[in-house]
Amino acid sequence: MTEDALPPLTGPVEVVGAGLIGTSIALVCRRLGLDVVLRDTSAKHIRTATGLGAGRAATAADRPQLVVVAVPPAEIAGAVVDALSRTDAVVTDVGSVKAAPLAAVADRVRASDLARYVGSHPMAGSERSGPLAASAALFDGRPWAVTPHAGADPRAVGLVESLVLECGAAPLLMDPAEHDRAVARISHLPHLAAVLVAGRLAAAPAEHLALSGQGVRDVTRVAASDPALWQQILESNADAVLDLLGEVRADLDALMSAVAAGSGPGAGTDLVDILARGNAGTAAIPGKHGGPARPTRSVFVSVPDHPGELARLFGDAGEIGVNIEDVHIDHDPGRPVGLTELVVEKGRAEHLLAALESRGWTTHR
Ligand SMILES: NC(=O)c1ccc[n+]([C@@H]2O[C@H](COP(=O)([O-])OP(=O)(O)OC[C@H]3O[C@@H](n4cnc5c(N)ncnc54)[C@H](O)[C@@H]3O)[C@@H](O)[C@H]2O)c1
Ligand SMILES: O=C(O)C(=O)C[C@]1(C(=O)O)C=C[C@@H](O)C=C1
Repeated sequence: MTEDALPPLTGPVEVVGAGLIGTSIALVCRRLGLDVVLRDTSAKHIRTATGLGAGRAATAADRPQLVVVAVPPAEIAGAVVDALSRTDAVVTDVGSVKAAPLAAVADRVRASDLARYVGSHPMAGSERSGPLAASAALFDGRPWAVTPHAGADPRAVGLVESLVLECGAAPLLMDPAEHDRAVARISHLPHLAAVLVAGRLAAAPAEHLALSGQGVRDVTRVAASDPALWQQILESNADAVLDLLGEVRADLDALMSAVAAGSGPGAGTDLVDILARGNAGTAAIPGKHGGPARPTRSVFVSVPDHPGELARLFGDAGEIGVNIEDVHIDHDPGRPVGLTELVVEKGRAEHLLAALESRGWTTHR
């Protein structure tokens, strides 16, 4: 279906699971002016989400156009079956794994009801959980897999694509099993790599940890995620994850041999090869909006530790006309300044440095 021909999202939208993802979707739908109704086993999460303006508590009289199931993976099949039997709405879920819940739902509903179910998965999130971590901007420019089964009604698929587009994301139609193999590589393995590295820090001496810079923070951020959620994700995609872990085990053996061989006479170039393969892997990740990755460069600026200084820096970068792709802030222990790293398009970095310096900022090359 072309974008113009997609069924419009008119609401009401029912969100089951008012946590990080569900409340973020609800906030987008409220911003569109749609009626949003919320269900959650936690009354506290409903109260918090309604307080954030994400919608109102659902009642038995509501007749949703679309139900979005955003509960933990082990609860998805049950919540989808419940939504298909309670309503005549199109039902999607946002779970991180697609084949297992689809098989469980298909076992429990008639084919005519199954036609209204189309799984999906936004490739955006956070290491934080619950409605307070939600944001209507969460999905901007992100890929969002839509994984219809063979019997899905094309209009149901179209409505889910409309939701994705309204959330500012890019729909990618995929077979559920292929999706699961893909996320094992681009989400589940990276998560486990972060967990293993972060696990080495848990009992590390304080004087080692005091040296922590941006590298270790970049590599370990997602390891702060909810273990119960990730246990369920990994269990429902175990085969694909195990295949990749086996490959990584072989890579680790090769890496250990290469490090042990050193760079002395007779040593191979294995270590450089392994490091260069990492370069090739990072270069292969597409840029924002699915385009090719554009080379970026970091510009470091000292920002005085006073209210409003960061806003002034961002304002200046905006007036200079340079888009900030990413930002990291590091506090210099014992000094009243923060070191701010602005990640910008490589070709714009020198211009930004010079223009910031002329406005009185202290930069570091
Ligand atoms: N966290 C991420 O980065 C991310 C990204 C994309 C997709 N997902 C997927 O989205 C889903 C939700 O994840 P989240 O991070 O928003 O979790 P979350 O813990 O923030 O929210 C889950 C919500 O579901 C509620 N809930 C639990 N069981 C329920 C049930 N049976 N009925 C109704 N409500 C129930 C919880 O009370 C909670 O409010 C998961 O399936 C996850 O795999 C997560
Ligand atoms: O950015 C993050 O915090 C995430 O981990 C998000 C992330 C991912 O791996 O990209 C994690 C799991 C979800 O299924 C989808 C997205």
